[in-house]
This record gives sequence, C-alpha cells and structure tokens, in this order.
Amino acid sequence: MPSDTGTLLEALAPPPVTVNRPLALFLDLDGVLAPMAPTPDAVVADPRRTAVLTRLDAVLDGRMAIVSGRTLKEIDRIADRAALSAAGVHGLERRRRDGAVDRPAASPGLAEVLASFRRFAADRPGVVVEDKGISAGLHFRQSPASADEALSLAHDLAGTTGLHLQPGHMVVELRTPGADKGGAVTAFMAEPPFAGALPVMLGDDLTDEAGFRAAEALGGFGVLVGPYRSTAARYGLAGVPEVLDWLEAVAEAGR
Ligand SMILES: O=P(O)(O)OC[C@H]1O[C@H](O[C@H]2O[C@H](CO)[C@@H](O)[C@H](O)[C@H]2O)[C@H](O)[C@@H](O)[C@@H]1O
Repeated sequence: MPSDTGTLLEALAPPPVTVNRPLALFLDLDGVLAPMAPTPDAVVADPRRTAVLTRLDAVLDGRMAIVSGRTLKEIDRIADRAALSAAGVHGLERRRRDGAVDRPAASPGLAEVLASFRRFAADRPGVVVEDKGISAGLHFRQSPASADEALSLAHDLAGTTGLHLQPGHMVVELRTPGADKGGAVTAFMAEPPFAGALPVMLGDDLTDEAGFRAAEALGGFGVLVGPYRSTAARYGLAGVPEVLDWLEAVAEAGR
C-alpha cells in the first residue's frame, strides 16, 4: 500500500523490474532522469539517458512518456527527442505519439507576473526567471536568501491574477490553471498505445504526487526518487543513477 505518513523513517523498496501486465512508463525529468543543476539551462542531453529512453520506447512499443514541469521544447532538448509522447508544464501541455499537441491558452495575468518576476530578479544576482509561455518560474537555487521574498511575491501575485501557485525545488511557479501530471497520466492511459497497460510513474517532486495517485488508481504504482517523505508512491529509488540502472534493467528484461 502507498505510504501516507511523513513521520516514518523507513525507505521504500525498489520497484520490481518485471510486472504481470504490459508496462507503461511515465518519467519525470529533473531529479529523476537528470541530476539537479544550478540553472535550468545547465541541464543538457546525455548519451546514456538518450540510449535507455530510445531502447525503452522500442521495448515497450511506445508506452513511455516524459511527464515534466519543463516545456515540450525543453523536454526534447534534454531528452534528445527520444520521447515521442510527452507532457510539459506539469501536465498543462501534452503531445501524443503522432505529434498532436494539446495546450491551453496562456492566462492573461502571466504578462504581469513575468514583469514582476523580472523586476524582482533584476537586483538579486542569481535569481533566474523562466518564461514557459503558459507558466512563469522564479528560481532561487543560486540565491537561497531570496527564497522567502520570492515565495511571498508569488503568493501575492497568485491572489491578484488567479494563476495557480506551484512550488518546486528552489523555485516557485505561477501557471495557467488546468491539468496536472495526474491528468496527463490518465489522458495517456485512455489512448493507444498506453490503454490496458500497467502505469508506473517515477517522480521526485510534489507535482509528481498527482501522477503517483493516477498510476495507483489505474492499477499501477508510483516510484519516489530521492529521500523518503510523505508520498503516494509505493516504491522508491535513491537517485538518478539508480533510476538509470533500473530503466536499463527494465529494457533488458523486455528485450
Ligand atoms: O517535473 P520536472 O521534470 O522535475 O521539472 C521540474 C522543474 O525542473 C526545472 O527546475 C529544476 O531543475 C533545475 C535544473 O536542475 C534547477 O536549477 C531548479 O532549481 C529546479 O527547480 C525546470 O527549470 C522547471 O521549469 C521545472 O518545472
């Protein structure tokens, strides 16, 4: 059963390499397929990651999607276009295997948010603004002292614009309201080639919890990557190297 308390100190067991139904994989990007870096742009394509994603896509007959907070453009840059199916901006935009993309119109309040974020970043060295079109991120990994003020600014702007507040790892984001990662997993699972498979979602962030719950609701499970915390995930992996090892084992088992 998924764990529901953050006070337990136990680690989650690693996920099985084989399951008794065709497997569908939903993979978060930052912190799961790629190690954390000082800035979003510092994460680049990696031959080992691209190779295992390409292999998995073939072995799983296309039942593999990256489900990330990044935009589809960024997912393609970092994953070297190895994932045809993908959901970006925390599930707000979704690309099917045939290339068709669903994306909502950007909330009008985003222009004001970006202007405010840029004013905030201008006199705080290290603070980075990320314009994702339908969302805006304020990164403070390189300026941790700015965290409280950044969160407070984002909270105030969420109130005035109606945008959805999305906290993350050393970032706060304001995004167009709409689907989350759980919605993306559920939508993929309703369509070929995913329909009927057992969904497994790997993630590390709070935004991945919706994906874990969606996988569980459809008979699959979530895998928490990183330190133990309160989670809907059933299994755990310690970090990116362990994820890549596990994915390679899954690809090998399915060969
Ligand atoms: O859902 P994910 O694939 O995990 O994406 C979450 C966010 O990842 C990126 O930001 C994070 O990674 C950066 C690079 O390691 C790091 O510098 C930053 O502090 C992290 O928050 C990305 O920039 C965001 O758009 C994603 O939402």
